[in-house]
Amino acid sequence: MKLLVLPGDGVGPEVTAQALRVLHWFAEHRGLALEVTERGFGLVNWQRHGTLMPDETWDRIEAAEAILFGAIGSLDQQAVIPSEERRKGSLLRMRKALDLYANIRPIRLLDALLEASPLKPRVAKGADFVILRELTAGMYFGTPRGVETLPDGTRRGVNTHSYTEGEIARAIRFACRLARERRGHVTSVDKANVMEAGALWREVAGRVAREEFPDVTLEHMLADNCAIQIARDPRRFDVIVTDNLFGDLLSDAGGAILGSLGMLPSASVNDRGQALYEPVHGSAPDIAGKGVANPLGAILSAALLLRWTAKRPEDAAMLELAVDRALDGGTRTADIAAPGERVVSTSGMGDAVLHELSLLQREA
Ligand SMILES: NC(=O)C1=CN([C@@H]2O[C@H](COP(=O)(O)OP(=O)(O)OC[C@H]3O[C@@H](n4cnc5c(N)ncnc54)[C@H](O)[C@@H]3O)[C@@H](O)[C@H]2O)C=CC1
Ligand SMILES: CC(C)CC(=O)C(=O)O
Ligand SMILES: [Mg+2]
Repeated sequence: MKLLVLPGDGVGPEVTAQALRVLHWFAEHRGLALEVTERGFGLVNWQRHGTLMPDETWDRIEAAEAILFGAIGSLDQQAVIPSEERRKGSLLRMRKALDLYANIRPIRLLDALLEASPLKPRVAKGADFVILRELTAGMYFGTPRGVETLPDGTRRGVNTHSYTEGEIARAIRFACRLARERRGHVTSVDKANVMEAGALWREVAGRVAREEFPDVTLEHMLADNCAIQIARDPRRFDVIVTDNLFGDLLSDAGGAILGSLGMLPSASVNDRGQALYEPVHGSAPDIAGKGVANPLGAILSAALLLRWTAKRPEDAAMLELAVDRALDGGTRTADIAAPGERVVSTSGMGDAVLHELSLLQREA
């Protein structure tokens, strides 16, 4: 498997380093064919090349089968880099150009982390759902967009929320196929009560599910209510499918259930067999460079890579089990530690997962 690694900014390089160690372990011990190329992304490119996106890197991105991405974003960047340059080197450009429309964000609360969750155990125990976020349309991509100056000299910022029937239908199909492999239940989330694009989303979701997936149960839910239900009763969800903006917000809310955004992995895929794997969190400038970031979102993204791109479901399950066991054994980064628990560094968590992998390999 040819893997392009883009560690990016902030904690991105720290967490991707641990995910890479794990993938190299699978290459060494389980016969994973792995060919890694690493390139800069974000501020590092600006500093080294004077552009956020060298042509050579972009060519590699377009041709990649799988990308392991860290994170992008720094506050300095907003100030010093012209907006045209920022667009060239943005994560949104990559998602759009590769047509990575299906962003899969699994949220599973392990018993070992019940203490880290802000929810009561009787509410959160066993929560296990997936958010399928549409990733290439909606508010982040609609036109017109921009900031214009009005005749009175004040400015107006404009972003447009737009969805075609085709963009909605393919997201719903993806969610229904996912649900078939799980508990067969899809919650389609929109704001059909106030947005025309939301009403269309609801209509198309209903039609596609009814006509093409009669074995899947579909419910509709308004996005504001969904935010409440994720905190009130997360176990009621199996697959949530929603648009780009709501999916961004609701998946961070899902991260809160686990106590930290650092736990959440994601995969973004297109219909041409390309995929981008990244933790859900951003560059976390508040903790970057300290060696304290939780690498499990990145490591669990590597498990998704083993399952979907490498087509090695047994290795993916083995890695997920190694993570469960490391947590069961009490290994904690600061973000998920309860008072009194022993805290390890980013690489310490990587060590614990590798140790569990070695034990599992010996047991096999
Ligand atoms: N996919 C991406 O590359 C994303 C990039 N961003 C960018 O990241 C920058 C920072 O944004 P924020 O709103 O602060 O979001 P963030 O996700 O970077 O951080 C939110 C909170 O979660 C914590 N956190 C995040 N990852 C963690 C980890 N691995 N371990 C422990 N704690 C972790 C941070 O310390 C912070 O308190 C911005 O420039 C934003 O645009 C934000 C989200 C996603
Ligand atoms: C560029 C942003 C939309 C990234 C983000 O917040 C995310 O993907 O969750
Ligand atoms: Mg987000």
